[in-house]
Amino acid sequence: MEIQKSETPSQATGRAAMKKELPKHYQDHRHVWVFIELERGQVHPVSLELLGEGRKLADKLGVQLAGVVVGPRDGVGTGPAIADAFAYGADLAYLIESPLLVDYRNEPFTKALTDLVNCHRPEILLLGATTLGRDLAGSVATTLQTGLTADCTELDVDVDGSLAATRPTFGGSLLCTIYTLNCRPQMATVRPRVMAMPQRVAKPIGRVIRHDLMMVEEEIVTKVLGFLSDSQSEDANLAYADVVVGGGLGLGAAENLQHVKVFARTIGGEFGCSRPLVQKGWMPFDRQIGQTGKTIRPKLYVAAGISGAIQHRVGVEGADLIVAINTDRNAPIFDFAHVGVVADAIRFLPALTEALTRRLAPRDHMKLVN
Ligand SMILES: Cc1cc2nc3c(=O)[nH]c(=O)nc-3n(C[C@H](O)[C@H](O)[C@H](O)COP(=O)(O)OP(=O)(O)OC[C@H]3O[C@@H](n4cnc5c(N)ncnc54)[C@H](O)[C@@H]3O)c2cc1C
Repeated sequence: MEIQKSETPSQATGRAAMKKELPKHYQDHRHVWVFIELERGQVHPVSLELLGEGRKLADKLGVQLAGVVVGPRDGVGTGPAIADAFAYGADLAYLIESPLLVDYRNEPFTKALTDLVNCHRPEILLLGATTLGRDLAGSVATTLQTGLTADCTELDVDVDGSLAATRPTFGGSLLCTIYTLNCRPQMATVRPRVMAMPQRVAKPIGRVIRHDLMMVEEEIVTKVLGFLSDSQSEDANLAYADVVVGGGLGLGAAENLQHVKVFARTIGGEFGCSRPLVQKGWMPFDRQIGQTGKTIRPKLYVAAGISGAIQHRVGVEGADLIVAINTDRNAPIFDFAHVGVVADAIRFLPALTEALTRRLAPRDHMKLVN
């Protein structure tokens, strides 16, 4: 695997420009694959986002896009997953169904995916950088002894058809483009919401290729004893929220976060924060927005007391409308916010909440974002 400083993939210089010829036994690898992740029977939206990116790569390479669906034999979720794969641009789907694949376990999922790769030889394999995807991608890459670029923010193909996988490095202060030069498939993971959701295809059609899982339960060390849902927890669905209000260090004290939470509730949104608030223990990690937290793409993001450091910016710049409230008119957040309010957020947020509460019935909050 070779690393170079970020530049346009077609202008590769340095080590990437000196690529060796791909070993002969990898030269017949073709097509782009996306692993379709099922989360308790539901397709994870990141898989659909990846189908959009996979479609672009496949079109540039002039090859086919395939969705890979792995799940239990009784078909819970696998049928809709295949339908979604075609609806979001796949030309074909590979399907492995087995009772051993009811719950996610590393060994049978790795076996399923590596067997498919060894049989059908894709050149690119994309997975979501979810908890499941990170676990699976790492073990598939090491089993196949190929390169994996994690948490990519951009995917492209360069002039000779290699995958140019770009991701932040050195704490987000630099972007680097990583090539997998001498192995196949070229693997990459992408976090939810980093890529845009593609449009559905008008008349989806495709071919399904079935395989068996060549494994028996006795070969699997991991046993699932039960499943404890975290639905009782305060888990935020920040990544897919339409409206998000973020609080930063400018709020000054943990109790002032109440202004962020109440304002978010008033406008029908979720709340999140910058990293220092998590480090101080003012908010849980699942509320952190940014490079090492969640990437969000809401219709409206309100940032209160957040300076707009690059590590925060990369997690929010996909928002349609960014409103920043900051006392410092030179704060970096005003460089990319669409609306800037130079004000004390501790006083401004409660005043705005009160004004909106007076003017809006609760059910009318969508007027703000439509
Ligand atoms: C490897 C690495 C990963 C990181 N990952 C993340 C990440 O995922 N997410 C993240 O957010 N950060 C991340 N960071 C940290 C990041 O670099 C910044 O330090 C952080 O985003 C700053 O948080 P902040 O804006 O809340 O605080 P500050 O930078 O301290 O900014 C506070 C802002 O509040 C303003 N302010 C002060 N008082 C008020 C007031 N009363 N009303 C309104 N405004 C006020 C100030 O003018 C200032 O602009 C990461 C850093 C590293 C090195």
